[in-house]
Amino acid sequence: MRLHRNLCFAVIDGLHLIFNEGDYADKVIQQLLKRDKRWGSRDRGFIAETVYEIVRYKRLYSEIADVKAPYQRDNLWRIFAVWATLKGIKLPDWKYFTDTPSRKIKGRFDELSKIRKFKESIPDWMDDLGVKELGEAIWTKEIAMQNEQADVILRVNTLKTTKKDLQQQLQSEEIETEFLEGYPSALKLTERANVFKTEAFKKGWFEVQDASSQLVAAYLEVKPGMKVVDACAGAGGKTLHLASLMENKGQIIAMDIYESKLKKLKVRAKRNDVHNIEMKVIDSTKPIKKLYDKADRLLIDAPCSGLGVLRRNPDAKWKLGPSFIEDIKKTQAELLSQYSRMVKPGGKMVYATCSILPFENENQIDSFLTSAEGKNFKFVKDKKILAHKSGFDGFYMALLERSED
Ligand SMILES: C[S@@+](CC[C@H](N)C(=O)[O-])C[C@H]1O[C@@H](n2cnc3c(N)ncnc32)[C@H](O)[C@@H]1O
Repeated sequence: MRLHRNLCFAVIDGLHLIFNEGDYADKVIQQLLKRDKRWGSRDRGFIAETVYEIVRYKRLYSEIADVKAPYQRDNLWRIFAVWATLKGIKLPDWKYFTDTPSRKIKGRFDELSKIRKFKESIPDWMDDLGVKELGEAIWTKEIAMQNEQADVILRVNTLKTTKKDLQQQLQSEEIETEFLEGYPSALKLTERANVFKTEAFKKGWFEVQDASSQLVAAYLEVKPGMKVVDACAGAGGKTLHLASLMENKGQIIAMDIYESKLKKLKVRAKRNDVHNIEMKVIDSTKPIKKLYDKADRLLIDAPCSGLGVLRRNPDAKWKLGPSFIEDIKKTQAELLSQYSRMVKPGGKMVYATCSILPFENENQIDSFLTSAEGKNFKFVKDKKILAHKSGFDGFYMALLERSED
């Protein structure tokens, strides 16, 4: 591979924004890719994949390059040189690469690769927490998997088309996909491609959604005509799936504390031809109280550490911290105790996270069921998905049923 100067500059600018300014990697990459209209798909792929890979291995590469935050531009180039050397890319004779110690880099890599927190490039606290929660053997496999590039999975919008027709339409746009056994609405891309440019996407025939995430809406056992509350709807990945499963019939109330996210859902719902969603911002306890005892079904897709989806958000490794984890634990418990009151007698709810840590998952459910608010609920079933076993995102979902009064 030959390195192109303007693409490498884009990578360095991106790393500066992510590492020094704390910007989100996905947003930074989106912006970088707009920089030069002449860039083709290979150029764009180089920028996105290189930035993501260096973010993923920030700790390992910084350690090898012997540089520390905040990163001066020269130091970002040193990290880049480590990345390129380990990839076996010949470094051009640019001033940034003079005196790059290639042999020393490889030696340091071999040494550090013996220590998990360097090899997988994670903060000490996260490594300690993973071992404590999951045990050494499982954590080692799971965190290694979280450094792999994730597949692109689509969820067919069954309100508009079928999986077979979507597959054919994408094929006519030169995108090959395959079915996934056990995931009735999923298509996996055999090779990465920009699916958002396709006609099929513009027509609302699919959404991009990981296979594990696609199991959540189905877990809620919704039926057409029901009143369903999606209490942490965000931009509505699962809301849209619920609408498909309900065949656009009944009522879905999509709630979130951020209006900006619900606005994105509105755009997506229009493209998907979904008509049964009402959006409500949670700006006080009022909208929740109004729904007490009213919902046939409730989804709490709770805010969480996101440790099951680090493959998609590698910068979360550096944004998360122990105090955030403590806070999120409290929020999850509060959401369970307050929002569960929206379920009507005989109704059901699903609590889900994209975390693999028991204290955000089964332990939350156990404490809820033994609390005053949870005593009316019985545990029906749960599902824990580990990325290294499934090949898809790490997830948790639990189905609970409120007893008839
Ligand atoms: C895991 S994300 C939801 C993802 C979304 N359900 C989807 O499928 O695309 C969690 C959401 O909870 C929202 N949230 C955080 N605190 C909340 C609260 N107290 N009440 C309701 N939603 C909250 C966040 O804004 C975020 O959108």
